[in-house]
Amino acid sequence: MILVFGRHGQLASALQRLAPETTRCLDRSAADLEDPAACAAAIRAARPRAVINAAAFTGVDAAESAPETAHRVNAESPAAMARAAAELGAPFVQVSTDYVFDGRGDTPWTPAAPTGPLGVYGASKLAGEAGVRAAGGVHAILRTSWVFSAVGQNFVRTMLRLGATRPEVSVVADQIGGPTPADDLAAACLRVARGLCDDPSRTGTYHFAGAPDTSWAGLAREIFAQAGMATRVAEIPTTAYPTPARRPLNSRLDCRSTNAAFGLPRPDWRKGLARVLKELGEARP
Ligand SMILES: NC(=O)C1=CN([C@@H]2O[C@H](COP(=O)(O)OP(=O)(O)OC[C@H]3O[C@@H](n4cnc5c(N)ncnc54)[C@H](OP(=O)(O)O)[C@@H]3O)[C@@H](O)[C@H]2O)C=CC1
Ligand SMILES: Cc1cn([C@H]2C[C@H](O)[C@@H](COP(=O)(O)OP(=O)(O)O[C@H]3O[C@@H](C)C(=O)[C@@H](O)[C@H]3O)O2)c(=O)[nH]c1=O
Repeated sequence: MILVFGRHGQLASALQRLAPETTRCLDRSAADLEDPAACAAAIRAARPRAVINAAAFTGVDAAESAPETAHRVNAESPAAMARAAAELGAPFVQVSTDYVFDGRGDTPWTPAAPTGPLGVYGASKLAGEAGVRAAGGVHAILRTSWVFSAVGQNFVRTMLRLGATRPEVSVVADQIGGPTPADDLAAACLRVARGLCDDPSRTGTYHFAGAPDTSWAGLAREIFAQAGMATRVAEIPTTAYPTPARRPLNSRLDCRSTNAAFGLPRPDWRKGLARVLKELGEARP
C-alpha cells in the first residue's frame, strides 16, 4: 500500500482516482500537517510500501501572512514524515514547486540549479526539501508547476469563473512556465514511488511539468479557446498585477533527468486541459 498525505486536494484526488486499490489517502482529520509528530505516527502505524506527500499549504499569497503555519506544514511535517519513512525503509516522494527559484533569466531550471525563493510559500517548500534530504532515506523530491484539475483551487477554474462574467480578463504575460495536469502528475508520482521501490539508487531531486512552456496569459487564451468562450485576454506585465507574494518570471523546469530516470516525458498540458474541461462540462461540442 502507498500512503498518501492529502485527500481532497488536486493531486491527492487524482492519486485516489488513479489507484484506489493501492493508495490510502489521509485527510486532515487523519493526519494534520500542523502536527509533525502525528504525521510521523501515521506512517509508523500504516507501515506502507511507500509514501507520497500530496498535502501542503498552497496559498501562495496567504502564506505571506502565515509564515509559521506554512513552515510547519510545508517544512517541519515533511521532514518528520521522511524520517519516519526512512526508519521503515519506505521510499518517500515529496512534491515541490517551481516557486523555489528566483525566476531570473530564461533558461529552464535543472534540478541542481541554485534556488532563491521570492516568498514565504517557496521558502517553506524549499525548507521541506532540505528536511526530506536530511532524513537520509530513499526519496524523490519532485518539483512541478502550475497544477490544474477539475477540483480545488487552480488557475483554470479561476479563469472559467472570471470569463463567464467578463468580456475581457487581464492576465500576466511575462511569467513563463509549464502548466501541469494533476492526473499526469499523479501518474508520475506513482511511477516515481514504484521506481524507488525497485531501485533506491534513483533517490534525488527531479522536475516534472507539462509542455509546452507558456505564460499565464497563454494558458488563459487556451482555456477560453477550448471552452468555446469569447472572453478576450489582455496581456499585462507582472508589475500591473500586484500580489502579496512575488512570483518567479522564469518558471521553466528542465525535466530531462526525470524522463531518463523514470521514463516520464513531459505531458502535453493542452490535452490535460481538454480532459478537465470535459469533466467540467465546458468543452466545445
Ligand atoms: N497547485 C499548484 O499549482 C502546485 C502545487 N505544487 C505542490 O504539489 C502538491 C499538491 O498540490 P495540490 O494538490 O495542487 O494542492 P491543493 O491546494 O489542491 O491541496 C492541498 C492539500 O493539502 C491539504 N492540507 C493543507 N493543509 C493541511 C494540513 N494542515 N493538514 C493536512 N492536510 C493539509 C489539503 O487538505 P484539505 O483538502 O483538507 O484542505 C489538500 O488536500 C503540494 O506539495 C504543492 O506544494 C507544486 C507546484 C504547483
Ligand atoms: C486571477 C488572475 C491571476 N493573474 C496572475 C497572478 C499570478 O501572477 C498568476 C497565477 O495566479 P494564481 O494566483 O492563480 O496562481 P498561483 O497561486 O501563484 O499558482 C502557483 O501555486 C503554487 C501552489 C505553485 O506551486 C505554483 O507552481 C503555481 O501554480 O496569474 C492574472 O494576471 N490575472 C488574473 O485575473
